Amino acid sequence: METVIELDYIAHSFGSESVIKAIDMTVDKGEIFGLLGPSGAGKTTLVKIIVGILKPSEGSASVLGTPMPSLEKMKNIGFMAQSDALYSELSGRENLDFFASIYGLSKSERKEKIQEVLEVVDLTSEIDKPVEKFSGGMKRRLSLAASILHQPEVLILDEPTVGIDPVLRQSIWKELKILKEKGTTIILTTHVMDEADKCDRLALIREGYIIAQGTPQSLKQGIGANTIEEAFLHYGSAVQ
Ligand SMILES: Nc1ncnc2c1ncn2[C@@H]1O[C@H](COP(=O)(O)OP(=O)(O)OP(=O)(O)O)[C@@H](O)[C@H]1O
Repeated sequence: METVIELDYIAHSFGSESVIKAIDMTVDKGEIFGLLGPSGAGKTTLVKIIVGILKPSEGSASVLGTPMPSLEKMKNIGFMAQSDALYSELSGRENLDFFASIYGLSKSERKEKIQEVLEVVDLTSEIDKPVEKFSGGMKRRLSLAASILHQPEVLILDEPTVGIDPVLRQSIWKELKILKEKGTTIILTTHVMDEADKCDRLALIREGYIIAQGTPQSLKQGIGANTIEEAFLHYGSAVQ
């Protein structure tokens, strides 16, 4: 199995607040890897370190064999941040065209790729409206579309389905599985327990630590839990 993401004893502090503590994990090619944890556990900080936006105080992160941060490797990574980085006065299509041009897609490639990603996120009919008129869920869908425009080898999604209705959530999961089959490696953060069950592997994160990691099945089976929520509570109480 080819390792695509490697975190080697990462720690990070903001001033005197230590928010990531000795995180050691790897993600293999084509895996959907979930970071599950309550608000403030450190998930966003961790994904920012993986993407290369934040340099860890200790330890090292590498993506596709290159130590991060690396401007070169950022081209192979798609990142959907928690707050949507969109231009509100531009239309949805203009936003995508802008991001596609940054990724270096030619005019004809842009047109084709934009149509393809819009179908994935089901935004085709509203795409020419200015983004300021979009609902929260529509903005999330547009951000997701922007993050996959350049067919990245690694896709990192921070709370991708927040504000998205269950039907669309299902279709987004279907697309993530298709991307996975094509070899894309995906890391996503979530609070949603039933979403965690859909990941190939999970790291349960609390107060900056990985309290347990493994397949959803093994995390549950190991302690006789029926749900990931039960497993989370169990592993969480073990470290108290
Ligand atoms: N730029 C920053 N400066 C100072 N503290 C920060 C900064 N960013 C995050 N923190 C703190 O780090 C801790 C972890 O935050 P982080 O956003 O990584 O958690 P999270 O698990 O992603 O939470 P959520 O699910 O609510 O997004 C929190 O206590 C937060 O207040």
